[in-house]
Formats: sequence, C-alpha cells, structure tokens
Amino acid sequence: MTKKKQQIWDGNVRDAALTILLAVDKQQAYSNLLLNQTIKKYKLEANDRGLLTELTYGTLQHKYTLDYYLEPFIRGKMDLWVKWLLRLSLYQIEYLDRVPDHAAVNEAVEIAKRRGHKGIASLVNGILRSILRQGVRSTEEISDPVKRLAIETSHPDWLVERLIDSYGMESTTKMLHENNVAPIASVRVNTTKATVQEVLQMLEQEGVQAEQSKVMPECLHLISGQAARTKAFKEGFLTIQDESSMMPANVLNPQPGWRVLDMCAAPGGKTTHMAEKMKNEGSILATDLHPHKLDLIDENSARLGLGIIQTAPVDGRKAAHLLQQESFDAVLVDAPCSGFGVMRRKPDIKYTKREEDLSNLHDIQLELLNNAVKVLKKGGRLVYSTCTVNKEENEETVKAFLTSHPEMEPADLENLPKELLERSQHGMLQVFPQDFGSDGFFVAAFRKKTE
Ligand SMILES: C[S@@+](CC[C@H](N)C(=O)[O-])C[C@H]1O[C@@H](n2cnc3c(N)ncnc32)[C@H](O)[C@@H]1O
Repeated sequence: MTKKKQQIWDGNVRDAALTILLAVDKQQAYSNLLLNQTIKKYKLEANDRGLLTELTYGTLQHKYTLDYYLEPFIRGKMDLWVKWLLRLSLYQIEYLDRVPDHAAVNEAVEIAKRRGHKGIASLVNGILRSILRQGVRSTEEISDPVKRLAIETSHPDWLVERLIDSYGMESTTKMLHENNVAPIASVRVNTTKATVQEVLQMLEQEGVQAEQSKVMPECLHLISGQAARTKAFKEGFLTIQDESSMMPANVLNPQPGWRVLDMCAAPGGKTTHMAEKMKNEGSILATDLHPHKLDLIDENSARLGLGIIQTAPVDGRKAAHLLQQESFDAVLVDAPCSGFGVMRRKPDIKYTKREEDLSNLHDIQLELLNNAVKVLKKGGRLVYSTCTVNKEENEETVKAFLTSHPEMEPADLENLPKELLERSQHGMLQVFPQDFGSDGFFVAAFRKKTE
C-alpha cells in the first residue's frame, strides 16, 4: 500500500471507530457486531482491521479512565460526538505507543473539521494540546480504594463493590485489569474430521501460527493470523471458540448414541462441540428462544459436517410443556446471563448492564433449570453454565435450584483437565479471566436421582 493510501485509510479508520463508538452509546448497539459489519463494508485490510479493533475496544474499555483524565480540561456542555472524539484521541495518546501524539491530535482536528466546523476543531486542538503539555492527573488523587480501582480499570462502582464482596480485593483487581487486555484468540478442533496435529499443520500451511493449549486438548491458541479466513475453517476443521466455552460439553460428556437437549443453543458453539464429542452419533435437539438465531446453528453444523443436530424455536421456560417428559439422556442449559466474564470481548457490557437486571436473570435461569429437570431422564446428567462471574447467577442459582429439586444432586465435574478440576467445589467450577487468559466462566453438573 502506498504512503498516501495509508494516510487516507488512517483517517477513515479513526472516523469509522468514532461512528461505532457513537452507535454503541446512542443506540446501545453491540460493539463486536458493529466492528464486524464495518470491517466487511469497508473491506478493510489486516492493518486497518487491527487498528480499528484496537481503537474501538481500547476507547470503550478505558472510557471512565479517559473521562477522569479529560474532566479538568473540559468546560461547559459538549456534543456527544466531540466527547467521543476526545476520548478516542486521548486513548491513542495515553495507551498506544505506535501512534505518535501529534498524529492523534492532527487526525482529531481533521475529523472535527469534517464533522463539525472550525470552532470545534480549534476546541479539540486546544484541549488535546493542553493535555500533551500538562499531562493527565494521577488516580492517586482518589482516596477511596474502590472508586480508585473503578476509575483505573474503568468499571462501574457498583460492579467493583459487588466483585470485591464476592472475591476480595486481590482477585477483583487482577480480574478488572485483565478485562482490559485483548483476549487470546482460540479455536476448537473438529475431532470428527482431523487430529489436533493435522489441523495445526493445515493452519501453518495457510500462514496461521497456532499451538495446542496446555489446558483443553482440543483447543488451539492462535499466535498470528486469522482463523476465520482459512480454508481449514471454511471446510469445517475448526470452530472459533474461547477455551472456557469448551468446558460445558466436556463436563456434560455426552456419549455416542445419546439423546441430548441443548436448551439455549444459538449460535451453536456448544451444540457442535457436543456433536463432535458424540462422534456424530445419536441426536441433539438444539433450541433457542429466538427463531432467527437457529440459522446460525444450522450453518455451523453444516459447515462442520455434523448431521445429528436438529433445531427448534423453544422458550426454555416452557420446554416441559412442549417437549416429552424424561426423554433426554442429558441436558445443557448454557443460560442467558450478565456476561461479566466476557467484558474483554464486549466492553459495552460494563456500561449497559444495571444491577437491577441481575435478579431477573437469576429468576430466568431458575425457570430454565426447572424445565430442564422435567425433560431429563432419571439417572440423566444436567449441566448449567454461564459466562459470568456473578455469584447471584452462579452459586446462588445452583443453591436455589438444588433446594427446590430434591430429585437432583450435584455431580462430579468429569472429563476436565487436572488444573481445572482442582478449582472445582461441590460440582461447581468458576474460572476467572486471569486464571488461564480465557473468559470468565461458570459450570455446574447435576444428576437426576434414579429413585
Ligand atoms: C449464552 S447464549 C448461548 C450460547 C450457545 N450455547 C453457544 O455456545 O453458542 C444464551 C442463549 O440463550 C438464548 N435464550 C435467552 N432466553 C431464552 C429462553 N427463555 N429459552 C431459550 N433460549 C433462551 C439466547 O437467545 C442466547 O442465544
């Protein structure tokens, strides 16, 4: 790419990042979906894709910290887009070594001129140059340690307090810092089609460097390159999935020939994993509340060559009325949740979830589990999982569930590596983002008593 073209694209990337940030704020749009759409629409090349992702996630991830830095330099009201432009520019100045400060300021001024007028450009220029001269204030000025941690890591106060109550200051501090670090990209090998070594070789031939995880044997960590663009992906040799999300299928441990229900299945990451574990023998009914999401499961199973998955739109809270009683050997409830374990991937969660939403989620999770029990055969295995680190949705949902279901008992978490089993207690396992660099995730296993 010529130097001139690079410069033109640089401008577009920052502008595109600003458009995404504004849509996330104003329309509560999902940052990850908008990023993917923008990358497709502008047909961005690898460098620009990387920069756009970094600018969008980085600015969102550090929003409260950036606001704390900006506050002394802003007087009076300001349009929302100008505020986001300042955050975006200050993010580059404070966190990105590869962007020279003057380039970040110049780009901001150009965008301000294009989107507004000369007056706004001069305001943006003035604020950013003052910050460059004076530097930003230290968070040491915040005397309350909870508030300081909230600002330093850019999380809402109520969430920081809640996590400290549950896990203590040390773990919470590690977790909140980890939430601002880019996740490890990982993929799951489709073991019905090839071995781990074969898929590693296929990827290498396509210029993607990867290595086998030391935790989950079917998991590869990507070192460089993009799995989604490879022939190996298109031909169904792998699925893009976080390593923690590979736990539920392993813990449920469905065997070839079983009849399995995946109650909250879309987009089918765990459904297809289970089908692979079952060597594509038996049957899986994959249901989800939202009918339009079922296509994603069908697409994924077709790509992976898995023929045992059937999809149906079912509200899990009514599953016991719609499906046959005691007809499944195993049920997976990968429940809707607050997503506090995946804030690295979806930083908007930090700012949009409200504390009052959490007990509602707990109630829905219980309803789903109540229905799962009814369709599960005696002696059958039930696994409950969430991608959150919120005790109310994890341990407390399990406790309430077991209290109201004497016919169920906690079951051993089988089929997991030693490092994970050592962390489990009473048939439950909470993984934190700082443990293995994978998502924060919770899994619990139960068995339906035979009498
Ligand atoms: C955590 S996601 C599932 C991810 C999926 N298991 C995977 O591995 O790809 C939770 C899913 O639950 C679905 N859902 C929400 N409420 C539901 C309900 N009442 N019944 C069934 N599915 C529900 C959502 O549409 C969402 O797709």
